[in-house]
Amino acid sequence: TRSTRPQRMLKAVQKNATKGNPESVISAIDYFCKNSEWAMNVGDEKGSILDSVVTEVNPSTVLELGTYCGYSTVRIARLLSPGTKLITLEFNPAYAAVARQIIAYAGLQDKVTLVEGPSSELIPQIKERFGITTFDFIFLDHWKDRYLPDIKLFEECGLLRKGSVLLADNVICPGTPEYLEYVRNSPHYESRYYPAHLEYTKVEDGLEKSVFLG
Ligand SMILES: O=c1[nH]cnc2c(O)c(F)c(-c3ccc(F)cc3)cc12
Ligand SMILES: [Mg+2]
Repeated sequence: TRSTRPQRMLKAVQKNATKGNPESVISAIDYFCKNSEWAMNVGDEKGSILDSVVTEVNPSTVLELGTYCGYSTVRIARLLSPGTKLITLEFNPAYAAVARQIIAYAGLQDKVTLVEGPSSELIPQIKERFGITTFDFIFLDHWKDRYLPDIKLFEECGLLRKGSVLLADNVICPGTPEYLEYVRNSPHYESRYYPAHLEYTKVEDGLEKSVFLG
C-alpha cells in the first residue's frame, strides 16, 4: 500500500541526514519539504525564532503539544542543557511512530519523552506521571481549537509559574483568534507577536510568545 507523507519524510532523513547529527536531520526535513512535499513542520524561519526563545529561556522543564514527525522536538531537544528532558504529546499514533524514529535518528531519544494521546486527557496527568510541578517552556503546535482550552487547563492544573513562557505556532495561519484574544487581553499574561511566514511558503504566519505573570 502507498506510503504516508511522514513515512516518506523519515526515508528522506535516513537517506540524507547523518545519524546522531540533529542539524543534519533538521536540514534533511527542510530540504524534503522545500523540494519534495510540503509538510506541517514549524520550518526553518519560524524554527529559528523557536530556537532563540528556547535559548533565551534555557528551560529545565519543557512541554510540546503536537509532535507530528518530531522536527520541532529535535530543534528544541538539541538546545537543552545536559540532563534536561522534554515531554511531547502526540494524538496521532502514525505520526508518533515516525517521530520516535526521527528523534532517535538525531540521537536525542534520551532527552525526549513522547506520550501518545489527547492533550485534554494527558495534561491533567502530567504532575503524577512525570513528577513535574511547573513548566518553564511550553510549545503549542497541535490543533488550533485546543490552544485556548489547553492553556486554561495549564492554569487549572497549576502547571504554570511566574515567568513560564508559552510559544504558540500558527496563530495567523491556520489561525487561533480566541487564543490570541485571551493571552493578549488577560492581565495574567504578557504577550508578544513574532511575524514570520507559514512554513516553506510566502503566506503570513507567526508565533505568539506569552509569559505567565502569576
Ligand atoms: O494542524 C496543524 N497543527 C500544527 N501545526 C500546523 C501547521 O504548522 C500548519 F502550517 C498547518 C496548516 C495546514 C494546512 C494549511 F493549508 C495551512 C496550515 C496545520 C497545522
Ligand atoms: Mg504548526
